[in-house]
Amino acid sequence: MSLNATSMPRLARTRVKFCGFTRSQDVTDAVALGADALGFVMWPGSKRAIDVSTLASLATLVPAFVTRVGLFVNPTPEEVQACLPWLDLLQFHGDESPEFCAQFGRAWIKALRMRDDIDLSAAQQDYAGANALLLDAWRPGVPGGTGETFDWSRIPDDLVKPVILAGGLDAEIVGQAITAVAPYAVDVSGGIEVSAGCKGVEHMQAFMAAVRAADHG
Ligand SMILES: O=C(O)c1ccccc1N[C@@H]1O[C@H](COP(=O)(O)O)[C@@H](O)[C@H]1O
Repeated sequence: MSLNATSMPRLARTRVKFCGFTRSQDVTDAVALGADALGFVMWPGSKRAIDVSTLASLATLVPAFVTRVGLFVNPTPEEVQACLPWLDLLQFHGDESPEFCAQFGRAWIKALRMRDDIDLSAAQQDYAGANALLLDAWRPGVPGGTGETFDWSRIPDDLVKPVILAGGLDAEIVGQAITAVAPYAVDVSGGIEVSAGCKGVEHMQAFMAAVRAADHG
């Protein structure tokens, strides 16, 4: 159980980020279903990658109070700056330093992949300027979006940063994850897809229902 659950007042509800949008209809469906944040993968190596002009067009479909998140893996500053007009929050999923992440004057979160030797207590000090830490599964050579889970009991009790739990979540297991970890938010990509980059409205609906059921359970 992370300190999220014990140091903060009990959350009224677990926030939900859906990630990896490439199609307008999926964005509109996700907003209608009540997603708190929508992620856009700006890393060209991803099967869900979009370019800046697609980002601009999808971002205009996102209304106020829904967070538009840009996902980057070891970008250049110029690559991030080109996307800033359409983003509310930056998600860094590579080996970016805290100084790199903080330079854009925009809220940001740092993804940490759960390698066996990771020290999350030290990492949260290193990334003290982050607005949250996103915890994802580790697979060598792959920066994320693997569809794999990790052992949630490895999340230590002394984390004070809000935790966004990611990695292989879907409607079947997200309830167990929320019960086990009590994260600030959950993040999912592959678990709501019908094919790479294409979300399924029924998958998204089932995921939201499972989160709400866990919140009320
Ligand atoms: O989605 C991707 O292609 C991706 C590429 C590189 C880094 C991260 C990526 N996605 C993020 O990975 C986690 C877990 O995804 P999944 O649910 O296991 O498919 C999530 O934060 C995605 O935003």
